[in-house]
Amino acid sequence: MSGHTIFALASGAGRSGIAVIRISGPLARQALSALTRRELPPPRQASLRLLAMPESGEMLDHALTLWFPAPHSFTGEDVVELHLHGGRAVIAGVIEALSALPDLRLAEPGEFTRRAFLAGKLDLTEVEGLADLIDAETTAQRRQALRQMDGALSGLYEDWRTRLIRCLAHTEAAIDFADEELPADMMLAIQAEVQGLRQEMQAHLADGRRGEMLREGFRIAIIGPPNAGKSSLLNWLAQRDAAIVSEIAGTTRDVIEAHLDLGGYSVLLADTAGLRETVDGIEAEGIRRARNWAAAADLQLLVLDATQPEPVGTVSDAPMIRVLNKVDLKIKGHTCQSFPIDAMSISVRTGEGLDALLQKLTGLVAEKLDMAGTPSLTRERHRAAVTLCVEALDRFLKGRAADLAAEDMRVALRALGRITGQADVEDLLDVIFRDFCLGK
Ligand SMILES: Nc1nc2c(ncn2[C@@H]2O[C@H](COP(=O)(O)OP(=O)(O)OP(=O)(O)O)[C@@H](O)[C@H]2O)c(=O)[nH]1
Ligand SMILES: [K+]
Ligand SMILES: [Mg+2]
Repeated sequence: MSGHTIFALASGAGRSGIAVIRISGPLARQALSALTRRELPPPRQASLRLLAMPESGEMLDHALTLWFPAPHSFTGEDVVELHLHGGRAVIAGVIEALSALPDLRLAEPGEFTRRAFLAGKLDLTEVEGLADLIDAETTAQRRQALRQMDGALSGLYEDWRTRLIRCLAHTEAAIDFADEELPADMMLAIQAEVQGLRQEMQAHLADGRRGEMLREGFRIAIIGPPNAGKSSLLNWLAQRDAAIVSEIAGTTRDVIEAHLDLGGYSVLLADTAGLRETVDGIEAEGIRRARNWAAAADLQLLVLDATQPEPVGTVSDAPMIRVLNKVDLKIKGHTCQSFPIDAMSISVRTGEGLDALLQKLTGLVAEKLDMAGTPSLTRERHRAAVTLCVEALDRFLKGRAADLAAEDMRVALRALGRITGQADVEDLLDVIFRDFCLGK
């Protein structure tokens, strides 16, 4: 299929207990024989073999070898896995031995997965799920990636595609056999089916970017007046000294980002410059950056100083949690009218209220990113394609002439097909012939 036999280190770089080298392609079996100077091990059974340089016989390692004959392998081709002792010289020696074999070459990035896709082992959303799984840093990211890799999104899009193909087949029939008798209520039935599909797609799109936020990280902006303790709070949440804290108002200028794992969800937290009127050009630039970051955030964490009532204008419509910091300094019984009543009282200095705040943040993120129910789209690419599809269905539903309507449907199908990476002509023909026995 792809001609060349490729190989690469499949495990991480550097020394490790075990390293795995994967070989895929028509010459994989010869490569294994050349390195072991023995017959092939039984398929899919771990077999201990001495590996040596094919030319010189120089010993390389005692390795566990695995042999996956096509098509029952990750790529669909003949695949060999060599589980080596993960020393640098061992890995280098085996790579050198493989490079010396004729018609074998190092794989390009992603080439094994690309071959798996071309062999139909994975569709595009499953490929993306696999990439996300490798990148997953939190429990929720891992769950979502596994779900997508196992075909949850493919299943959803494939179901829509099958239903659309059926609608298109019926619409095509209306064109092809315009002079023959078609069931009178057929177009009405198609319209109803398309209407239903459109609603499902709309619901899929209106998920509050759940899947994307989960994958990319939920963005929380810490904002507030100067010296309220924003940087102190970031450092506490990030559990490290990420931002400079000082008693001088206007300390923070650049946006300082920190990654958090809140209840298994990935969060990107940002500390920002205190918001105030200023003539200092650098501070003003910091405030501009603070507003920009906060405007794109999924949640704003407004920090106010309990001893210094200072109202701050809103930055965006994103939900907001308000906290009153430095309650350790507040005079007992003294309340201030200008403070929001729903604010949580905290003191980064004494630790008061911080656990409650953390719980509240975790709960809010979990609520926004909850994965129950139908699978969420996880990429802008999916969102753009489903949107295109819905727009085409909207045109279809305007009740245009049958040939225009069929074209709308084809545009909708192509948009969906692009998500999973499928061509749709063959199965379209199949359905036309299966669903219609009009005697032709
Ligand atoms: N008493 C008391 N002091 C605090 C508390 N939190 C922070 N501080 C102090 O308040 C001062 C300002 O803290 P920062 O964290 O730098 O405040 P900021 O909001 O980041 O300030 P800018 O970056 O300048 O806008 C520092 O001296 C902190 O030590 C608190 O809970 N209680
Ligand atoms: K400060
Ligand atoms: Mg600061």
